[in-house]
Amino acid sequence: MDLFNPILDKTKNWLPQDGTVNYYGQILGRKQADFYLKKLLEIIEWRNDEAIIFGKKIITKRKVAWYGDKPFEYTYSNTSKYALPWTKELLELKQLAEQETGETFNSCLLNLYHNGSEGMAWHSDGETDLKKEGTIASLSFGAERKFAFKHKQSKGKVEIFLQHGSLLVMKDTTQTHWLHRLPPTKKVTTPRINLTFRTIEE
Ligand SMILES: O=C(O)CCC(=O)C(=O)O
Ligand SMILES: [Fe+2]
Repeated sequence: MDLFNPILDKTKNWLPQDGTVNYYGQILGRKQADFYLKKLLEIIEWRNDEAIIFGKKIITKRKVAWYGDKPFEYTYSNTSKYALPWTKELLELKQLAEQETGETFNSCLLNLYHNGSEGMAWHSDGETDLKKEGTIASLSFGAERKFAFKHKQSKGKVEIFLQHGSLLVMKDTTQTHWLHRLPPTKKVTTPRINLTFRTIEE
């Protein structure tokens, strides 16, 4: 557990306006978090993501995977994917995210950043098949990385360091008014895995 931050307030809203972001800190113990990092690296069907950026097809260095209750088709960065069936470990982590947040999720997008040279550009998770203003629960494993929010109008910024085995929750109007990104960094030389549990509207 996070011995250096024993009184982290899970109800604190990290955004000053127009949305809600809660950081729960390390909800998994070190050994459990190590177990999931290793396991997910092994069992997940990691693929290089394809995206159409300014009309040009690119292959990202970061790897991705998409799992869910059903083979949902999910359009992300202009590419379509079909969700794979849950694995045992993903179901355990989904249950954990559901217990912590009091919400339910039917799908999960996973990202594997091999080192600090890989990140994710400014975006919001407002795809049309995602439940509007639905909660997104984000679990992180491996290297601690900075996660940043930028308000779409005011350009105001908020930064949070996401620790190994931690949970971050984005909810209500966050995706409407804020962008987020994972900035690249030279300081990180080890992998990080991120799982975002989401709700697809049927
Ligand atoms: O890696 C992260 O922490 C965030 C990933 C993300 O924003 C996304 O998959 O939409
Ligand atoms: Fe995102």
